[in-house]
Amino acid sequence: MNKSSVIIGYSGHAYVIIDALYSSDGKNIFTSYCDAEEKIHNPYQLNYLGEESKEIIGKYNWFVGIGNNLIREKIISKFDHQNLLTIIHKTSIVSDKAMIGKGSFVSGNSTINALANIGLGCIINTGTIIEHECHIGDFAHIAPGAVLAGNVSIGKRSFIGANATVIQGINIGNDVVVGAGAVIINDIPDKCTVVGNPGKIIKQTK
Ligand SMILES: CC(=O)SCCNC(=O)CCNC(=O)[C@H](O)C(C)(C)COP(=O)(O)OP(=O)(O)OC[C@H]1O[C@@H](n2cnc3c(N)ncnc32)[C@H](O)[C@@H]1OP(=O)(O)O
Repeated sequence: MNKSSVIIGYSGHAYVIIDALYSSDGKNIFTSYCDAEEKIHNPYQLNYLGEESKEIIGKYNWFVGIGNNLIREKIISKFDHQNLLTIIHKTSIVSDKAMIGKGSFVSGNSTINALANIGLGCIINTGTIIEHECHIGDFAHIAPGAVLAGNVSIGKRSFIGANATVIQGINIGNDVVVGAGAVIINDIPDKCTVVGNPGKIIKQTK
């Protein structure tokens, strides 16, 4: 890696990403951060560069460390992706036949099995299981401990809550929120919130 790296957003989710690379390489590849304001709390001793801009993105390898799917999408979509990193924690198991999109983060102890396809700017959080041939849409977030069985499809910007389970072959639409611990046994249309076991839709926005 010949350029130094900047992380955009510098709070809880970014700490996990920075930490992932500390544990892989024994050193921190991020030297700087961008955020709306300089942070008083600076646990990784990074330099503050101001808000993200085309000029900064041109000079650094970059990664967006923001958990909110809409904000992450907005920032990643604004810039050229040539120097956008993909970060995979060394304790995760990723099939050689899986595809991981640029700007995506695979956290520790996750498994991504054969022919799974992870889109642009996704979060595959700690200890998740993404089974064979799953398709994860751009800017989706699979929260810690969630399990997606084989051939599940998750739409863009959807959020699958901690410890949720989606059974094989299910299609989940765009902008869906699946509650923590839910068990999804039916397809879910766009823009729904679904909770419980078996998962029931409690909200749908237009
Ligand atoms: C590293 C990290 O931290 S990643 C983040 C991981 N975080 C998570 O996984 C959290 C996921 N979020 C949830 O589960 C939330 O409760 C949500 C998004 C599903 C619902 O949030 P809201 O839209 O604010 O709904 P609200 O809290 O008003 O609850 C609505 C109803 O659903 C119920 N409900 C909410 N969440 C759940 C859930 N996970 N399981 C079962 N029932 C639930 C509530 O009890 C309430 O029921 P009632 O109407 O009978 O009183």
